[in-house]
Formats: sequence, C-alpha cells, structure tokens
Amino acid sequence: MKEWKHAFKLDPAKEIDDTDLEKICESGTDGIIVGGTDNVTLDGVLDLLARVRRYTVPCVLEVSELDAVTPGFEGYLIPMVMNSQVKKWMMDLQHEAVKQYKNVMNWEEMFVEGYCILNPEAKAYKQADCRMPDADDVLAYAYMAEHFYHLPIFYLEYSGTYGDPDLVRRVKGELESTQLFYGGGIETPEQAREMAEHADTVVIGNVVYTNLKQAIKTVKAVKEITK
Ligand SMILES: CC(C)=CCC/C(C)=C/CC/C(C)=C/CC/C(C)=C/CC/C(C)=C/CC/C(C)=C/CC/C(C)=C/COP(=O)(O)OP(=O)(O)O
Ligand SMILES: O=P(O)(O)OC[C@@H](O)CO
Ligand SMILES: [Mg+2]
Repeated sequence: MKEWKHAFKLDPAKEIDDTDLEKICESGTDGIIVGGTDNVTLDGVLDLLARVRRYTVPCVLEVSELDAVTPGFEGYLIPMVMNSQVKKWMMDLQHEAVKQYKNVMNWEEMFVEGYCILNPEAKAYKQADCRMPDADDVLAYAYMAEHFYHLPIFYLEYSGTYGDPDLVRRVKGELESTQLFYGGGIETPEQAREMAEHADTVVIGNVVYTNLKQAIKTVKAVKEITK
C-alpha cells in the first residue's frame, strides 16, 4: 500500500453492477478499499470481495464493523478517529477487538489509520462524535500520528465534500514516514490531481456511484503526476 497513489473505496452497503465493477477493477487504480460507515454487513463484504477477486487489483478491507471482518483480503485498515471526543472511537472498539481476536490477527496485514474527519455533515463525523479542529490542531494530529503513535497512515477525511488543498499541503509537510491519505468529495480529474499534488494517496468514493466516467478519469489524472 506504500506505493498506492490512487484507490477506489467501494461501499458494501451500496449496489454496483458487474459492468461498472469491471471498469473500476480494470481502471489501473492501485487498489480497492472496501469500507463504509453504516449498514456494513458480512454478506455485503463477502459479495464485494468475491466479485473483486475476479480481477488482479489488490483489495483491502477497512474495518468499521467487527462482525463484517472476513479472511481473504490482502490487508486490513483499522481506523482510529483522532478528532473524536469519545474514547470509544479512538481506543475502546480497537481494544475490544484485540482482546477478543489477538490470537488470529496477523499484524503483517493490519494497518492502523489515524483519521481526522473534517466534514461535520459526514456520517462518520457524526457517528464518531467528532469536534472540528482548526488547521493547527490538524497539523498536530498528523504529527502525533507519526511521532506518538507511529501509525503507517494518517487519513485526512472530508467524506462527501471537497477539502482544502492548502491544508493537505501543510499536513504533508508535517509527515515524513507516515503515509498521507486524502479522501472526500473528489468528482473530477482536476480535483483528483490537485489533491494528489500533496497527498500520497487519494481515495475516490461516492463519485463511483454517481458518475462512473468521471471516477475512472481520476486514475489517469493522479498517475500523471510526478512529484
Ligand atoms: C480473519 C481476520 C483477518 C481476522 C482479523 C481479526 C480481527 C477481527 C481484527 C480486527 C482488528 C481491529 C482492531 C478492529 C477494530 C474494529 C473497529 C470496529 C474499529 C472502529 C472503526 C471506526 C473508528 C469506525 C468509525 C467510522 C469510520 C472512521 C469509518 C471509516 C470509513 C468512512 C469514513 C467511510 C465513508 O463513509 P460512507 O459510508 O461512504 O459515507 P456516505 O454514505 O455518506 O458516503
Ligand atoms: O466518498 P468520497 O466523498 O469520495 O470520500 C472518499 C473517502 O474518503 C470516504 O471515506
Ligand atoms: Mg460513501
């Protein structure tokens, strides 16, 4: 995943037909992330996994629901929400999962993500009871992700709305070894390119379901960038 510049996030709670899924999987994207905030079920995850597996594209599961975890993915992304006001979303859910399952966890395939969620209208923001940080707060979260927690990934999440490219640039300047994911509101190749100028990896979600043609064009836009 260190090499990923572009990823599509597919929501197991949403329908996608085989033709569209083929276009996504054969688009040249670096990987597929299966994940969503609500209504994530084991059946939904298994269905997507089996269908994505027809193609060679790498596929990882972003765990938001413990009951929907299954073997068979190349990797597992474990969110912890750094700007949540409630310890549950930063520590307790993950603690409970480790307590129950540490014997079957393969840490080589688990990647913890420090999430900073910046759209107050996003489901994940509301669910995790987030507070809105200012720019200095965000930079400090990024710094903590790398230097306190040694996380492999810091995820600047604007789910559903396009974010601030200048903040993405400043966050990137704060990080050396932690990989910066940007996700949220990318609907055009130009927006994908703008965020990919700064973020290590851009994640494209909802536009897959609203405008597949534009979604596919984001791959080339991101791959063309040489930093
Ligand atoms: C078989 C095998 C490999 C076993 C492994 C063992 C095992 C069970 C490991 C689990 C490891 C572990 C520590 C898991 C943690 C579990 C857990 C429940 C963590 C909490 C996750 C969390 C903080 C979720 C909050 C919400 C969040 C940050 C979601 C991220 C995704 C996101 C923002 C999606 C966008 O939302 P979307 O649904 O698309 O929204 P729209 O519909 O509005 O677009
Ligand atoms: O759905 P969008 O707004 O593209 O966001 C992508 C991803 O960051 C969601 O977790
Ligand atoms: Mg979504």
